[in-house]
Amino acid sequence: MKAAVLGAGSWGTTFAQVLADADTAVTIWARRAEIAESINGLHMNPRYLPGITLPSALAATTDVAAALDGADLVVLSVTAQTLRACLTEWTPLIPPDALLVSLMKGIELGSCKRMSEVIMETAGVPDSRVAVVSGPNLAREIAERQMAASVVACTDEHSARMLQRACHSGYFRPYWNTDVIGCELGGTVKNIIALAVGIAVALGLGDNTKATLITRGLAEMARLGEAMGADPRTFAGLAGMGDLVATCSSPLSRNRRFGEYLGQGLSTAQALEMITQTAESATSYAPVLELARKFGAEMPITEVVAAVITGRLSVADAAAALAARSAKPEWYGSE
Ligand SMILES: NC(=O)c1ccc[n+]([C@@H]2O[C@H](COP(=O)([O-])OP(=O)(O)OC[C@H]3O[C@@H](n4cnc5c(N)ncnc54)[C@H](O)[C@@H]3O)[C@@H](O)[C@H]2O)c1
Ligand SMILES: O=P(O)(O)OC[C@H](O)CO
Repeated sequence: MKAAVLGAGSWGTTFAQVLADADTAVTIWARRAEIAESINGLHMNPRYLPGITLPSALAATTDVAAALDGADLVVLSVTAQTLRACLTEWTPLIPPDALLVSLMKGIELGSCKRMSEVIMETAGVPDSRVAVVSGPNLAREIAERQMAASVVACTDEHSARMLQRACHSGYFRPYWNTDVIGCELGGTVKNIIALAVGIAVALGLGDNTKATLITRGLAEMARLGEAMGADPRTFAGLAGMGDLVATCSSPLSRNRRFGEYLGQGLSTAQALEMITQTAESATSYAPVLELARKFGAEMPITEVVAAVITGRLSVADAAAALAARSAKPEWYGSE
């Protein structure tokens, strides 16, 4: 089994380490020469994972054709909004039977497509050749080889199991399922809810508020997911509740930190500048709301997050806007 990981950011580098530790031969493609040189020479990626020593078996290159040569697994770890352009360039170099794996947790602006849909459309491959990895996987903790679990999903069980074997290491335990839609929506919506929790943290609100946002955030995620055809059980699992809890609880989360900066009074542009890494909620809130409208799913927390990001609602008024909604029964439906 040979893997190419395309994208040497926090998660791409960490997942490449997981694959190498699971005895899968892996080459990582980095956009910047200094990152490839550092991984090859020092076994480090100080830009994204300072202080972490990567496996010596992990090879890096800036030559995407070299990385893709003979790859059985092509792991895509750029950002949701750059995937289509990158993959358009890379597609002619991808081996014909390779399994394409998305690590990304976002929805494409404009098309409202999930990452697996963008991959199928751009690379011209069937769903049996596209898998996703999603779960409570804060890169830094996994890079430190702290025990974690995740879900690898593909509509084709054989492909899901193959990917599971390729990334099962001593500290990383992947489960498989066939619910690609549920896993992708879980990974995307939890970022938006983590942003809301970040705002609450910055405002000094306590655990009741956080628990309310997490629980009602789960309801939003499940409501949209079920309307789009996901398996409801996914949202009670690692790619749903698991990732939501990890991201909303952790100061390591870029999406939660994004919310904290907004809560401290920074503008959206200033907050993104402070993060210096990808916070997918900053863009994915818009296509998620479009999907919510299309599929008739009520997503009040996402609506409030969108209003804050676009400057239509102040953070000071955000909690009140949620609390003032008309009283409802506690159920996942849109009644
Ligand atoms: N970091 C985590 O803990 C984590 C965990 C699970 C999933 N994810 C998801 O993985 C995806 C990648 O996140 P990350 O944490 O690695 O982000 P990051 O900001 O650390 O790295 C982003 C990577 O994308 C590359 N990139 C950006 N624009 C590009 C372009 N135009 N062409 C080529 N490459 C480009 C960058 O060079 C970098 O390698 C995101 O969708 C994120 O939500 C992240
Ligand atoms: O740092 P974040 O907010 O992008 O979250 C990272 C992972 O998705 C957590 O599972």
